[in-house]
This record gives sequence, structure tokens and C-alpha cells, in this order.
Amino acid sequence: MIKIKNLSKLYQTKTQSVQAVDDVSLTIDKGEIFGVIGYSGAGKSTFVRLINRLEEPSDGSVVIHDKDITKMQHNELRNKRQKIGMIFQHFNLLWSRTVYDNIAFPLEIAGVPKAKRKEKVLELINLVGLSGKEENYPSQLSGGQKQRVGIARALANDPEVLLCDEATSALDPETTDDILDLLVSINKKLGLTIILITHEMHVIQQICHRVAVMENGKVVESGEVLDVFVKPQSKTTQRFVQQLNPLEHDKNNLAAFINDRDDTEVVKVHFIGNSAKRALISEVSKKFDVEINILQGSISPTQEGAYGTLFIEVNGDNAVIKQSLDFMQNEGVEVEVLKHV
Ligand SMILES: Nc1ncnc2c1ncn2[C@@H]1O[C@H](COP(=O)(O)OP(=O)(O)OP(=O)(O)O)[C@@H](O)[C@H]1O
Repeated sequence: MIKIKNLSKLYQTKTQSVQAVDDVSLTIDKGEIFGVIGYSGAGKSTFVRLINRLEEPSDGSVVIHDKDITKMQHNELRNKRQKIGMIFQHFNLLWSRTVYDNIAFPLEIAGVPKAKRKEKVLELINLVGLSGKEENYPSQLSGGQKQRVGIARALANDPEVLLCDEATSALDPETTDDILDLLVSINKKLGLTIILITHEMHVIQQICHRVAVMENGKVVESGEVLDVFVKPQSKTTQRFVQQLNPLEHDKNNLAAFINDRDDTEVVKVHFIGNSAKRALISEVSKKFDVEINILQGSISPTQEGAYGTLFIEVNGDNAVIKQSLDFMQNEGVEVEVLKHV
């Protein structure tokens, strides 16, 4: 478990001071994939670099498996850092070394004997899907392959946690998906805790269990990914969620489909987890004397199950409409009547 308490970083330059991270407290469970999202300048990079003390905190503590790294002296910190892997947006590989030698590098520094090193490097090359590329140089690899080398290198000393600093931001969408899938499989296979920072909500949606949203150095919202997606509280979070389904938030688009009748209600329905798989709409229209017109809908998978949103128009007698909406609510589906769309 990682306990971050009142963590702050104040950059003091000659002309100004910037509170890059401002009193952040978070607990990250062992084995979870925890995402931190924020716009440019929110303090994400500084935050993640405080975790392994690439940046010195101005205040607060970072306790990783019961050891406070902010209190460690040089040697102890160096040893602990070997247990904190990190991958970067621009990979940070050694360009004059082969794939094999890049991955062997942290093992050399840790003093691992040659035979053991070889065994470990080959195991890691296999794990990240780079077999056959051992003797290639980074310049001969694609972006996705370079990041695979970065991941293998970060895992060399069997870390307790993997920090990912915008690890997919330099990659195209398809390669991004491959790297995210690799991170999920490593998380499952090794039970590795992963903390990743990103400015892209689909990265959070695809692989994270929990998320914290940062703004001006502070965490403005945090929680389970599904909860945060379905009920975003802060304006910043709402903007991030809108990135995923822009149409869903386009009121003009929705208004164009709506009938101008008195006996209709326009309703937003949220399906979460297993309820997203149910044929509830047809069930309701069979059970009650209402017509249901689907205006718009989307479904998004997350690590904790799918969530879907449907905008429907329900036509019928007012009392029956109410009964049908109550029925849906009782079946565990969230129902929101939209008076003004
Ligand atoms: N070394 C530094 N000296 C002074 N100010 C800094 C330094 N590094 C970062 N900052 C400032 O701290 C704030 C947070 O920067 P940070 O890079 O952590 O944000 P970010 O969310 O990672 O943004 P981006 O995605 O653009 O990198 C910014 O205002 C930035 O200008």
C-alpha cells in the first residue's frame, strides 16, 4: 500500500513561486491501477516524480510498504528506487545500447551476476513481446516497441510499484491500446501496483480501477472509475468525461430528435455493471403501456465493468410513465428525468 499524505511541492524561482503540488493526500492499494488525470500544468508530472523523489517534496510524506521515502538517506533511497519502476512519454532509453543491454542496465547497477541477468532479461523480453529484437538498437524500433523496452527495463528489479508518466501520449491510438493491454496483463500477472498519469480520459477508462483528478496542484475529485464517470462532481471531471462521449453532452443534437408532445418524458438512463447487459428497455415496454423511443446511447467498458447511458423518450399516460421509471429504478438502473434538454 502507498500512503501519500499532505504532499506539496513549491517551485521557487528568482521571479516567482509555483505551488505545483498542493497538499495532496491519497492511499493507493497494493495491486491496483491508479490513474491521475489533469490538464497541462495541473501538477501531474511533479506529483509522480515526488513519489520516487526525482523531485524533493516541500512538505508531506510518501510511505511505500511502510517505509517513508521522504525520510530516507542517500543509500537507502537508492535501494528503494530500484523497487520503484518508471516509464516515460519519450521512453528515455540508452540509444547506444541494444534492447538486451537497455533491459540489463538496471540489473548491472544492482550488481546482479551475469548469468542471472541473462535469465531475467530474456524472461522480460518474452513478457513484453519483444522476442527476436534483442540485438536491435532503439532507433530501429517503433514507438510501441520502444515503450515495451521501457516497460521491461522498469520491471527488471521486480518493483513494488510502476510509475507511468504519460506513457502512451507519444503513441498512435492502436499502439496506445496495445501498451495499455500490456500494462493490464502485467498488473494481473505480477500483481503489480501501477500509478499512471495522463491527460486522456480513455486511458483512465481502459485500464484504471480508481482515479484522482488534479487541478492547480490539488486533487479535486477521486474515487472508483465507474463512480467518477457516472457522477462526475467537479467541472474539470465533467469536462474529462465529456471527452469520451461528446455527442451525449450535445443538447442541440438531442433536442433535434425530441417530439413536441405533452405525454412524453425525456429520460437519461445509466446502466452500470451487469445492468448494462440487460434488455431492460424492451422489458419495460412489454410490461407497461408505454412507447419507448431511443434517442441516443453509448456503452463504455472499464476495468470494473461496463457503464452505459441511454437517452430515451417515454410516451404514454403520466401515471404509467412514472410506474415504468420507478420499475427501472428498482431494478438498479439510475434514471434521471430531463425537464429541459
Ligand atoms: N522545475 C520547475 N521550476 C518551476 N516551475 C515548475 C517546474 N516544473 C514544473 N513547474 C510548474 O509547476 C506546475 C505543474 O507542472 P507539471 O509539469 O507538474 O504539470 P503537468 O500536469 O504534468 O503538466 P504537463 O502535462 O503539461 O507536463 C506548472 O505551472 C509548471 O510550470
